[in-house]
Amino acid sequence: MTNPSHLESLAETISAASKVISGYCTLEENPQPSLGPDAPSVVLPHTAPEYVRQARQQLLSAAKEAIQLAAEPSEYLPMLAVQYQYIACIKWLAHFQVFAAVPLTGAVPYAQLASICAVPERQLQSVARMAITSGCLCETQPGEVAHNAISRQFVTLPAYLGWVRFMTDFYMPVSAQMAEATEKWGVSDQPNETAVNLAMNTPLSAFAFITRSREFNKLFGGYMKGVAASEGTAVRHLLTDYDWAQLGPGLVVHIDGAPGTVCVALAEAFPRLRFVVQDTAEQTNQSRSFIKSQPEPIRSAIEVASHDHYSSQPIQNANVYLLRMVLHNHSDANATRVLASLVQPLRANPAARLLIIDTVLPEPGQAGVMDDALQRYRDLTMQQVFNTKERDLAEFQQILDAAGDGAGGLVVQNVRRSPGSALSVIEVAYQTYVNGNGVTHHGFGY
Ligand SMILES: C[S@@+](CC[C@H](N)C(=O)[O-])C[C@H]1O[C@@H](n2cnc3c(N)ncnc32)[C@H](O)[C@@H]1O
Repeated sequence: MTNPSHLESLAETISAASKVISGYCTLEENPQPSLGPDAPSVVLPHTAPEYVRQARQQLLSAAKEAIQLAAEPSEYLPMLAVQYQYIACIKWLAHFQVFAAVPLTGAVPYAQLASICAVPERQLQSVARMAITSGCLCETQPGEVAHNAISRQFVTLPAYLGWVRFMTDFYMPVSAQMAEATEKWGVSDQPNETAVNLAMNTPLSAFAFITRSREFNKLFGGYMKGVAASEGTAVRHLLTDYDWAQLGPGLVVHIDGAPGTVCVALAEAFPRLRFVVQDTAEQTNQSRSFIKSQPEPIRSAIEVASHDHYSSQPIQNANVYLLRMVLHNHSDANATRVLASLVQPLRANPAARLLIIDTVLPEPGQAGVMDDALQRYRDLTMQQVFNTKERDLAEFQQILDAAGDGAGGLVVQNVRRSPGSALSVIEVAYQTYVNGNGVTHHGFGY
């Protein structure tokens, strides 16, 4: 018997993973995945066993790769065109408030929907039918459009509409200037020599530009809320990606931790822990009000303090220092300065840990294509917007090495990422050099 082709192996993965997912849904009496009007809002709950969530990741990647293998090379560009049209359609539907006008249950004829939204009926039909091929909206019968779980979230989670606008009005024009930015500045780590400067015609860094623009500042707020609500960056992954319970009544310092949602989630799950949220003076004012609005005992478990992350760490006795989605905002030189500020407390207490929670880029070919693409789009976004990057494990180790103090260094102890999470938890400790030799780096497969 001949070995199965790669396409057949992918099909087998798809079949096996689908059986795991469907079997789990049947066993738990959850609805099967669907794009219809009664589709479940969650395909797999986060309480599903890891092997089931892993099967979902395998299915996503195998299905994407199988499509790539089955398509003709000459279909590559038309298939790319489909992708940008999807984004244009979602923008159009959001712009004319079509999502809000479709009833949350039941269907509405195109003619009626067009009249409510004051848009041409034929155009609405074209746009909606294109969006339906992306999985967003559905037709319960020809000519009658209804929400499904994907489109309904634009109504129930308005932050996603902010994300759509930020994607179309900021990220898309910025990414279109990537080649021109490289042409103009080549290798640069300056925050004001990016595609943002060309696309938005500004001399400011993206951060300063967004902060000073009323429109983009508002959109950015919605975008960040949407990101926090999305599966890949949901805070709940952090609850299971580290053994918090073993800290007992430990102290956790979340550096650059505004607004404080991460510490609130941890405090709810691990009531014995105590927290300090550190951020800039400006951000800590907002964080204080947010923490004050929490019920007891959460608010008494969390302190808020202003602290510049380049200065020496004032809290020397924490069990855990958290840096979540911070280092990717910084060049290697500045990320090293942030890490160096933590060497002293980590050295003083060898049991203390630094947890870096960020994207860890996989080695090429190590992750499934879907997962790989989702990680790499983040890397490109950081380059285009901030002249920074997401890092692979070797690049993390380089900045950790550079932050060492001569007597020892920061060493990766463990890397963990639960299925569906975009962020890995890199556990780091201080290790003293032995006989003047460098510290040993563990070889973590990823
Ligand atoms: C991407 S957010 C971090 C997200 C947060 N860690 C989380 O897990 O949701 C970056 C944060 O860094 C803060 N920040 C920027 N520069 C800083 C500095 N020099 N010192 C302390 N915080 C700073 C910002 O105010 C912002 O809250």
